[in-house]
Amino acid sequence: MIFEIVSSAVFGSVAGYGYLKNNGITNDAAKLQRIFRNCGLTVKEQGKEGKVTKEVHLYRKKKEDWGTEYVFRIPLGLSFNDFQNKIDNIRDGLNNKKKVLDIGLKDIKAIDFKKDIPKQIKGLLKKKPTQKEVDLSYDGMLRVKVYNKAMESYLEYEEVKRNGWKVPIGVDRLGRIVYQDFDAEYYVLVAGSVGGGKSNAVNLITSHFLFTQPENIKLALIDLKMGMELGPYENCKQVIGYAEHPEQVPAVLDKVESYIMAMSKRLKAQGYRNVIEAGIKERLFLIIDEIAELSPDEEAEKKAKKGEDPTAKDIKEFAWNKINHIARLGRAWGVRIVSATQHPIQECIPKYLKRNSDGRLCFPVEDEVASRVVLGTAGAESLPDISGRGLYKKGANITEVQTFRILNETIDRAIKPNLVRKEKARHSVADIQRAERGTDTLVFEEA
Ligand SMILES: Nc1ncnc2c1ncn2[C@@H]1O[C@H](COP(=O)(O)OP(=O)(O)OP(=O)(O)O)[C@@H](O)[C@H]1O
Repeated sequence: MIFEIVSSAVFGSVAGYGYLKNNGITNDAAKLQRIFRNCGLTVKEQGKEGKVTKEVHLYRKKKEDWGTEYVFRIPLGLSFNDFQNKIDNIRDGLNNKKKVLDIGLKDIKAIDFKKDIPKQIKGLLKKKPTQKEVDLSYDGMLRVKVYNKAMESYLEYEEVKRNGWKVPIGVDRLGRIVYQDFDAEYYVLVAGSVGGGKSNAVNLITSHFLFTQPENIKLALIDLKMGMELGPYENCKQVIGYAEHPEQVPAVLDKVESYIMAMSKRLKAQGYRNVIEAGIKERLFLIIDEIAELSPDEEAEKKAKKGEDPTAKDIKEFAWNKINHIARLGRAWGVRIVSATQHPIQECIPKYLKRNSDGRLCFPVEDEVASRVVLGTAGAESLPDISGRGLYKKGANITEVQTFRILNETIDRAIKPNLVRKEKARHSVADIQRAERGTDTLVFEEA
């Protein structure tokens, strides 16, 4: 009896699998080609016998531990962006069959003959489908990676040993650590809608270097979210300037500018063209959280609406120009910039800062336009709703990353040994959190 049930289950599954396969349902290569066709990713060309439709051509398919990579040649006239824009259609299309059945030979082999077999088969039929994840890249060929397993959705930052000016941002699909190397990509722009993980990323970078480069880092901090994120670092010995209101910003930027002038004068006199060539270990990090708060256009608009005095606009215009100036000149002389914004629109990011930010970390954004402003391509608008999940762009490569979560206790641990002027010491991040949760009262200092 048992044998009959098992054998009919096995043969039934194999026959079903064969049926699905014959119908092209389990064949992702054929499915991808069908999805591309149905999404209009074809071109019409004039042939000898009239117009012909050119489609993607499967060049290679390779099974890997993590899934399968399909390499396609794309027809002339289509771009990588045309495919990237259809990432949702591709992902949903590939997962289509999963909503029907998700039983593989592995599951059938795992049946335990000594236990209740009909129950096990019932369980298999009810098995929740795992969603396949997809990743596109282009290097002359379109590479579509279809992953068997979902990405990690939560990882904590752990103190790591000194590794130059590299900071571990997070982990990619294959579990590899993704680094931002500030001696290769000097500036990083962090963007995304509310709650995506920008402040966490800014804290991750700042705290990481307090752990690993306490003697070599200098900090110029501008936190226009009323000091909520960078305030706790204000009294660290590495801080050369701190601002949490627009009117305090010019003084901080002046200090950064003076640093550039002094460093360039000194090194040029010695015949060097940059700090790396001169073997200088020190780096000055200008960290700006909510750079859009300095946008003179925004301010001008708001003021005009309210009919207010334009002095604030003047300050912002001044700061905007200074940031552009620093972004143009600072790279060679040891300045590194981390800027974060919730408003990824052209007017909210200084032109030269954006142009020179060769690292871009983009958390979910509202629409494709915002994604294009940050990454130059669509994609960030369709990131899954997972805290800390973003797209990291370095040069032309874009990688999906699960950024490391840095806990408030870890931030406090980075700050504590570096605090000076203890009488003015700020509340720790953990204190602020406790007060927000209502378990403590907190009196904020007047800045
Ligand atoms: N890498 C991460 N892993 C897990 N959770 C995270 C991660 N980054 C952020 N979070 C969670 O998301 C919340 C919001 O993060 P964060 O404050 O960094 O977002 P934000 O983009 O700066 O938002 P806002 O623009 O409102 O300041 C955090 O309180 C935390 O709970």
